[in-house]
Formats: sequence, structure tokens, C-alpha cells
Amino acid sequence: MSEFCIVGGGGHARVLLYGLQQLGHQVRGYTAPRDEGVSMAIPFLGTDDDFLDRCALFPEMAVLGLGKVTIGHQRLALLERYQACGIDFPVLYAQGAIVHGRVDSGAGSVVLDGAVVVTGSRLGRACIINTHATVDHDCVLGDDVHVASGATLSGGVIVGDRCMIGTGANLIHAVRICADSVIGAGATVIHDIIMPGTYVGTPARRIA
Ligand SMILES: CC(=O)SCCNC(=O)CCNC(=O)[C@H](O)C(C)(C)COP(=O)(O)OP(=O)(O)OC[C@H]1O[C@@H](n2cnc3c(N)ncnc32)[C@H](O)[C@@H]1OP(=O)(O)O
Repeated sequence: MSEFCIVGGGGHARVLLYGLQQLGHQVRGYTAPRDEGVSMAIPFLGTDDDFLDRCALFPEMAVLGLGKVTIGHQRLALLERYQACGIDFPVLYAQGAIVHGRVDSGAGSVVLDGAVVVTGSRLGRACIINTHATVDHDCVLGDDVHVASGATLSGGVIVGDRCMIGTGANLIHAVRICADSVIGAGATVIHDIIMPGTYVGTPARRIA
């Protein structure tokens, strides 16, 4: 059992709180731009600036509770800022996740309930494999990739840094998605995506 704090105070943070408690960990509190009140049910430890000014007083382990629905550098920047103050971000596999052997995951990555990550896959730092998503064998994900709830990456898919794979999207085997791409909810990707942008539909087409 370890003691953690949560960076972030929204819905994703509450999911991670539940996941940590299910695994028997202690959670000291959370940091966020403001006190979220009773919805978080754990102590508010202040803003990121407050916390990092006095981080020696707090747990040395954290999870990244900031959610992600688009591309952007914010999550990784936050992770690196905390790491620079000596805070570790262990990988979190929720009790209800299935993660095969021979899977590597970078600091701050989480695999949530019902999600499956299959043998030979690699997750970068700060990835979210959300509820009931599948990352099949031999996939390679960059840093800060969110595979949203129920999305499916077939075998050998490669996803670049900061991508957002929308809920229920399907990527066929061996496709490559370049960095900074958003795949819309329910899209089906059957060809490589080589230009950053937003892609929706079946087959997925660029809209922005
Ligand atoms: C636990 C969790 O909550 S995990 C988070 C889950 N969240 C997600 O998966 C979010 C995924 N995001 C989406 O699917 C979004 O709709 C996006 C990113 C693809 C597009 O968002 P925006 O850039 O705001 O586009 P916007 O809503 O203006 O739509 C633009 C056009 O694309 C269409 N469109 C948007 N999303 C989709 C989609 N998923 N599939 C098909 N068409 C779509 C719209 O109908 C609209 O068409 P129109 O111009 O003919 O009216």
C-alpha cells in the first residue's frame, strides 16, 4: 500500500481516486485550480503552485487526474513539472483492467476498469486507456495518448504523441496515426493518418 496525491479535481480524477482506493492505496488529497468541495471527498491540497511550493510535506507519488478530450501539451507539462520536484508517477492498472505480461507503460499512464492491453504493446508516458478500451497486441502509443472508453486499437497499431482516440472508435490492424491527431467518437480508421487533424466517420475522413 502506498500514499498518493491526485493532480486534478474533475471526473477523471474521481475515477482514479476510486481506482487507487480499490487497490488499497491511501490518497492524501488532490490539487486543482479550485476546491471542488464534496464531489472529491478528499482534502484539497491547493493549486499546483501551492502544492509544488511545499511538496516536501506531501506524498512522493501522484497520479495525473487531469482528463483529456483533445490534443495539447498541458498534461505532459504538468507531469514534468511535478517530476522536477521529485514526485513520481507510477503506472496505475485498475483492479478491473487486464494488462498482459510483456506490456511496457511509461510514467503516469493508467489503464482503467474493463480495459485490455495485450502482450507486446507499449504505452508512452501519461497515457489513458479508458474504461473498456482495447489496445491489442504489439501496439505502440506515444506520450499523452488517450484511448477513450470503448475504443479499439487492433494489433500493431501505432499512435503518435498527444493523440485523442474518441470513444467507440475502431482502428484496424497496423494503421499508423501521426502525432496530434484526434479521431472522433465512433470513427473507423482503415488507412494511415499522416497529417495532424480531426478525423470522423467510417471510413475516417479529415474535417479539420
Ligand atoms: C470517460 C470519457 O468521457 S472519455 C472522453 C470521450 N470523449 C470523446 O470521445 C470525444 C471525441 N470527440 C468527438 O467525437 C468530437 O465530436 C470531435 C473532436 C471529433 C469534433 O469536435 P469539434 O471539433 O467540436 O467538431 P463539431 O462538433 O463542431 O463538429 C463538426 C462536424 O463534424 C461532425 N462530427 C463531429 N464529431 C463527429 C463524430 N464523432 N462522428 C461523425 N461526425 C462528427 C459534426 O456533426 C459536424 O458536422 P456538420 O459540420 O456537418 O454539422
